[in-house]
Amino acid sequence: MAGITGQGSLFPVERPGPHGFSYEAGFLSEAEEEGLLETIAHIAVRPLVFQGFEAKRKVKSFGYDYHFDSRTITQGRPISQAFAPLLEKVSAHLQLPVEDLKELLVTEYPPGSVINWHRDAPPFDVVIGVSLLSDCQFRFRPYAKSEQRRSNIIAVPVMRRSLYVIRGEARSEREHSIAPVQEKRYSLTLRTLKAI
Ligand SMILES: O=C(O)CCC(=O)C(=O)O
Ligand SMILES: [Fe+2]
Repeated sequence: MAGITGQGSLFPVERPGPHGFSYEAGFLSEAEEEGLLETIAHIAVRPLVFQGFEAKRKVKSFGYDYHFDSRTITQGRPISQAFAPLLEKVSAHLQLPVEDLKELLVTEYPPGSVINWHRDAPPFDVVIGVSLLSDCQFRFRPYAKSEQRRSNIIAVPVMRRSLYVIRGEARSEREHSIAPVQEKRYSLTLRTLKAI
C-alpha cells in the first residue's frame, strides 16, 4: 500500500493558506477568461483614491460601493448582465444562492501595482476572487498587531483563471495583500453581505 497511504506523492499536497482560505486552480477555461477580459475592456476602471492618494490599481464596483474614508457601503449600480454567466458558475461551485453575490469589484493591477495589507470591509461576508491575465503572490498575516511577525506571513501563489474564497478565520483573523504584480492582472471580487 506504500505510495497510497504513506508519505506518497499520490495525494496532492495541501495548499498552504490559513483556515477559511480555499483555492481552485483552473476555475475558468481559457475561453471564459477571454470572454471576461473582453467584457472588462468595455468597463471604465478608475484609479482608486484612498485618503487623498491615488493608488496604482484601478477599480469599478457593481452592486455596492465601498467608501474607504467613511468605511461604509452604499447600494450602487446593478451588476452588469455580462457577468451573469460568471455569477452562475461561482454560485453553482460554492453552492451559494446567486442572489447572495451582492457586490462585484473589477480591479486592474498595472505592472508593479499592489494591494496593501487589509481586511475587507466589515459589512461584507464571504469574499471570492477570480483572477485574470496573470498570476500573483497572495499573502496572509495575522490581524493582531502583536502577531505580525515576518515569520507569520503565509504566501500563496494565485494563478490566472483560479478562484479563491476567503471566509472564516482567513476573513476575520487575517489580513491579506498582494505583492507587486509582474504583469498586468485583473481580478473580479465577489462578495456576499453579512446578515443584519
Ligand atoms: O485582487 C485580488 O485578488 C484581491 C483584491 C482584494 O483583496 C480586495 O479588493 O479587497
Ligand atoms: Fe481584500
